[in-house]
Amino acid sequence: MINIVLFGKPGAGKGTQAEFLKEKYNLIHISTGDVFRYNIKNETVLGKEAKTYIDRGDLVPDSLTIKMLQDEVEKNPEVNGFLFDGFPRTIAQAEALDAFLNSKNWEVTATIALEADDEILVQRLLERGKTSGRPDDQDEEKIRNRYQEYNEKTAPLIEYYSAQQKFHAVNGIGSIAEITERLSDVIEKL
Ligand SMILES: Nc1ncnc2c1ncn2[C@@H]1O[C@H](COP(=O)(O)OP(=O)(O)O)[C@@H](O)[C@H]1O
Repeated sequence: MINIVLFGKPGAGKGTQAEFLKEKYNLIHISTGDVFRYNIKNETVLGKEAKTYIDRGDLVPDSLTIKMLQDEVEKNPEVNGFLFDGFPRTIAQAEALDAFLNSKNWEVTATIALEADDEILVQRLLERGKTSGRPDDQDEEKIRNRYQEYNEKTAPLIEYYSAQQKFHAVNGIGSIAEITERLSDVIEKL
């Protein structure tokens, strides 16, 4: 069992890299952002509740997000491991993830961060917003709000996982293939 948390600011390339890593290491990819967007599109109860937060660029409340994540894990009982993308994003979520995985005798194997400069990322998101149809990518105010949420609520996880000797960072600037290589180097040494 290998459980990887893919970590990084909005636009850092987590989703892009997850597509390659899940194939390469036979992992189940769980993107909380994708699950929320799927629920919004299908107008589920969860989707309606999450939409108000996501459209503003705020994080969705922990209780809702943690429950959803657990449901996604439970859908996949027989697996080689998980690739968590966009979760955890708060200390409370990280603690809930540890407790939940421990209850199954599993654990987070490593957290790997894709690092990139804020200004490059804001430009990437605005570019993505032209084609993605995501309202949270189309407005610079909302994008800046997502970075503020990241700095306040998500950045403390670096310390959280470093204290457990589980935090690794790779340079997130380069070609997609180069970055997959960097991530693979970390995974293969685990
Ligand atoms: N773990 C989470 N906790 C709270 N909200 C989340 C979480 N994951 C995703 N969201 C919500 O979904 C939005 C989009 O998520 P995602 O596609 O992962 O974004 P990004 O491209 O910003 O990394 C976030 O801005 C947030 O509102």
